[in-house]
Amino acid sequence: MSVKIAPSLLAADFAHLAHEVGRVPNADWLHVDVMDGHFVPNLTIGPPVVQALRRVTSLPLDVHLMVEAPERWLEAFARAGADRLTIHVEATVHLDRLLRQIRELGLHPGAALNPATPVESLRYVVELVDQVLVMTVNPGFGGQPFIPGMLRKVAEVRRLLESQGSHADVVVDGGVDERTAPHLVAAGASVLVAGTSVFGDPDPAAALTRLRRTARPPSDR
Ligand SMILES: O=C(CO)[C@H](O)[C@H](O)COP(=O)(O)O
Repeated sequence: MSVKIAPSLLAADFAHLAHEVGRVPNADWLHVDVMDGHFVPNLTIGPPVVQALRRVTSLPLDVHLMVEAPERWLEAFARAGADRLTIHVEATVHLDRLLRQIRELGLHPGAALNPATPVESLRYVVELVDQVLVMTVNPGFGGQPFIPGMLRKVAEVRRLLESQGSHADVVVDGGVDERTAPHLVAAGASVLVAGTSVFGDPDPAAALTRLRRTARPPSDR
């Protein structure tokens, strides 16, 4: 299984987004963090920015909604050109319904878990998701230290998916770098979201290549 790398634009220069996108041509997906100032204590971007990104890249846009009442935004992000849409299990009491709606809109649905949220909350929606995002920091800000206990959770998510015959991706988000990536991949992660370790580097494409290499088995680096 080859691991995908999704640089997080949260760590990019917002004044030059098109330029920043051009600096990671070797990315598999572009990760877009949407924050509403309620679900998380930060405000970032909305559908108009996703629409603008859509014009400058053909890479899949992986939109991570860190918002309350995500049902208000599904159509808007679909219209803006998102390819993949992940909502938080803590943000809705109608997770099943919203994941189905995302699929009906023609997008890949994802469910995200905050660090304190148990994996068990996904048991009855496994067949509805193309990806499960495990937050490996508390959501809201880039540049935070990885929470080591989340390695066990990544493995638990992978086991849950396998137990139901699902090939959904396990996405990890927060504090992903060359040091943490090998452990995350060994635990079952198939997509690494990386902000600071990619865009914080003077050469983001080279940083991404290094990250991809560390994610391979030692014999294959
Ligand atoms: O979802 C996020 C924050 O809520 C970011 O995607 C995540 O923190 C990535 O940033 P970094 O790699 O700098 O930790």
